[in-house]
Formats: sequence, structure tokens, C-alpha cells
Amino acid sequence: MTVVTIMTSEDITGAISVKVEGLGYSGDGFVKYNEEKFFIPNTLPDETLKIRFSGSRPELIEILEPSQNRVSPVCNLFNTCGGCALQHMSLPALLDWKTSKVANALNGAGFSNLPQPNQYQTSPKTRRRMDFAIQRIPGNIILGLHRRNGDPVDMQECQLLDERLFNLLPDLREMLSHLGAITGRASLVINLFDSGADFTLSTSAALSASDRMKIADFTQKHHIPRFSWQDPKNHIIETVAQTQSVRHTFQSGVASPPPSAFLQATPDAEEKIVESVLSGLPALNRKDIITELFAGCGTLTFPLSEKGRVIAFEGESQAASCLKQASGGKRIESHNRDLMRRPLLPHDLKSTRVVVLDPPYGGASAQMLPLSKSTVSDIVYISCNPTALEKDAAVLKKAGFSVIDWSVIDQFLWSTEVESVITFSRDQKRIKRENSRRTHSAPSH
Ligand SMILES: C[S@@+](CC[C@H](N)C(=O)[O-])C[C@H]1O[C@@H](n2cnc3c(N)ncnc32)[C@H](O)[C@@H]1O
Repeated sequence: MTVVTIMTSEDITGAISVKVEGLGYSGDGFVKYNEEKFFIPNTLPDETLKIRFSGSRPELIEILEPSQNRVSPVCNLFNTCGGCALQHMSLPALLDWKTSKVANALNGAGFSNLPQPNQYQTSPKTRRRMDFAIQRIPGNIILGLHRRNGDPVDMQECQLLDERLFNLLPDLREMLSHLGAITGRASLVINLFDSGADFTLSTSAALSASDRMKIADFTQKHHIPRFSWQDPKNHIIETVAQTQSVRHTFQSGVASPPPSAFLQATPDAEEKIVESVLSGLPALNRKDIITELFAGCGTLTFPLSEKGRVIAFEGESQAASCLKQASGGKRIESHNRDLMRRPLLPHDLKSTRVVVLDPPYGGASAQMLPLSKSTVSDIVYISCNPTALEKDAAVLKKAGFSVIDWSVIDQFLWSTEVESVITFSRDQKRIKRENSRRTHSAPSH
């Protein structure tokens, strides 16, 4: 949290100087004045600010002493487009702030004396999955991300997106502008699979025959394997144009992901997530059962199957059948199961050696209690939301687990989002071994 300490009294214009002490959850400076807290966007910890209250809101007049972590934003759309919140902060400082968010979540769950974290930050222009907002304006289309809490901003430049996707945007925008089905707002998910870009467009009006022709021409011209349309009312997705099969390799598994399938945001971060998950596994022999929850199309399933026998669960039916098809002949058993409605119960986990879970943003609430009551002593939890992590980890803390390793992976550069991989264990021998390994390492958090 960014707390601003008042340093001087009001000057003749009513201005005061204050020092920022930290960042709020959404990346804004956090000010404390007369017992109240106020956020000041675009400010960084340790900065001395000149502010003035206009009504009940602080107005930033000047940054008197900038932080040594302040840098020039790398994109001209920064502060207009809502895709990035912290381009004014140096990348190492950003990674440390994200690490503190994960540490706070684990501390809040009751874990103290944490080991040193592993940290990794993705590179610019590597984002291979993006949810675009579309809006019709007179004579054209806006295609980009939402401004903070507002309308879409046209993406004329982007330091996040993979250039292979960015370079498609001008032609894509042009094609979309001619679609009769886009009358107001619409949305588009683009995934960059190994076979190429995969598009899923959602418009409130249905596509006409002429719209379909325009999409087909676009896919032909750009060698796009598949372009799909999703009906926002019933979420049913249909393929509008397909020029070749859709294919993506997850280590040893070659999958055909469905439209708008979950894909880790950048390939290098995915590699680090996989590496952290594998290094969090306890010693296994190849017959041991790894139960994987929220498996998607198999990002972790295939690497895990090199270490043990994987029983994987996924709630989205198309992703589950993609995983099933790709698992043929491998040491993987996959199931389509809604784990929030039908969580695995302690007796379902009797033969499991380790659980790996990668829940969606809301966390794995319904699954945590049965998991904590099972005989499982080792868990690797992948989180994309520290708030959900804190709640879920608190259940494990109560059940006697310790954190023996944790990695922070910044795969959503310049945003406030953070990915983490946490290894929990209640195997006392393993905890003891890890503790003695840590004895000579750097001071703990
Ligand atoms: C963060 S993704 C992880 C996917 C995969 N581990 C990966 O790295 O590609 C979360 C996954 O949980 C699935 N999911 C969401 N709600 C679910 C539920 N109630 N039951 C089972 N799976 C669910 C989503 O479909 C998605 O595939």
C-alpha cells in the first residue's frame, strides 16, 4: 500500500508536500491524510509530491523528488490505454513489488519465515494471447484494450503484443470495419498457437453471409488456420473459416486447442511456470500418481507425465476433450469435471502422491477443504491472483502445510497482475530437508 506522509504544512496556495510510502493493490500511490487514505495515480514509493486537495480528492501538482525507480514509459498510449498500469516503474522494481504482493498473500494466510523466492520477468512483445475490445465509431472500428474503467482505445502501438499478432491489426481492423454484425461493442480473443493465430470474435448480432465471406478472405490472405464466432447469448462457438488444422505443442503432447482456449500469456513465462512446477514435485517414481486439477489443454499435464502417472481434471468440456485426444498412448488419464460443483473428495485422492492445481482467477475454494482433509502431503499451487491464493493457502495452513518453495513469474508485464507457483508440504522429513538446505541461503522474507 502506498502511504503518503505529510511533510510540510499547507503553503499559501493550499499545496502540501508528502512522501509516498508504497503502492496500492492497483498500482496507484497510496496517500494518508487526516486519518484517510487516498490514491494518487502515477506516483511511486519514496517520491516526494506536491499535492493539493480539490474537494475531497488529492490533485498531483508536481513530483518534487522522483523515485530512483521512476523511468520513462515505453509506449505513447501509456495512461490512455488500460493495458499497462506501471510503465513509469523500472522492471526490477516492478518485479519486486509483484513479489511483495505474493509474499503478503502468503503472510496473510499465516505463513511466515518464507524461503527466498525465485523471480522471473517476461520480455516485451511476447504476449501471444489477448482479449481485444471492439467498438464501432462513425466510418471505422476501434480495436484495442479498454482504457482504465472505460471505452476501448485503438491499439496503434503496443509493447506487450507479439509482433506477429500486432502486424495483423491494420488489416484485421479494416476487415472488421466492413462487418455488418458489428454495430456497437464486440470482442475478439486472439491466441497465437504453433499453427498460427486463432481468432474468436463475439458480436451481439449474427454474422451475415457477406460477413462470413469477408472473414474467409481475411483468413486466406493471412494464412490464418481458423476464425470462429461466438454467440454471446449462449456462448456457443462455431467455426466461420478454417484453412488448416489448429495445432499446439505442450512439450511431449501435440494438441488441437479449441477456439479461445486458455494459453499461458507468454511462452517464456510458461517455460518458467513448468520449470517451477516440476521442481516443486517431491521425489517420485514413475508409478506415482500426480493428480492435476484445472488442467486446461495440457500445458502442465505433458511435462508432469514425464515424472509420474497423471490423472488430470478439467471443467471446460472442449479443453478436456482436446487433452484427452492428445493424451493417447501417454501416461495420462483425463476427465471432464466441474471441480467447483463436484470437487474431488478425500477418498478420490487416496492413491495420489502429489496434487498440482492451477485454478482460474477466483481460486479453488470448493476444492481446498476436501484437499486439506485428504492424505495428500505435497501440493503445487499455481496462482494468477494473490487474493484468491491467500484464501486458499489459509486452508492449507490450518491443515498443517508449510511453504517450502515459491516462484514469482511476471508474465503480464507493466500490469498489476502476477503469477506464482507455491510448493506446500506437510511431509515433515521433506520440510526438514528443505530447511537444512536453506540454512546457508540469504535472509528470509
Ligand atoms: C488458469 S487455467 C490453467 C490451465 C492449465 N493448467 C494451463 O496452464 O494451461 C484454469 C483452468 O481451469 C478451468 N476451470 C475453470 N473453472 C473450472 C471448474 N469449475 N472446474 C474445473 N476446471 C475449471 C479452465 O477451463 C482453465 O482451463
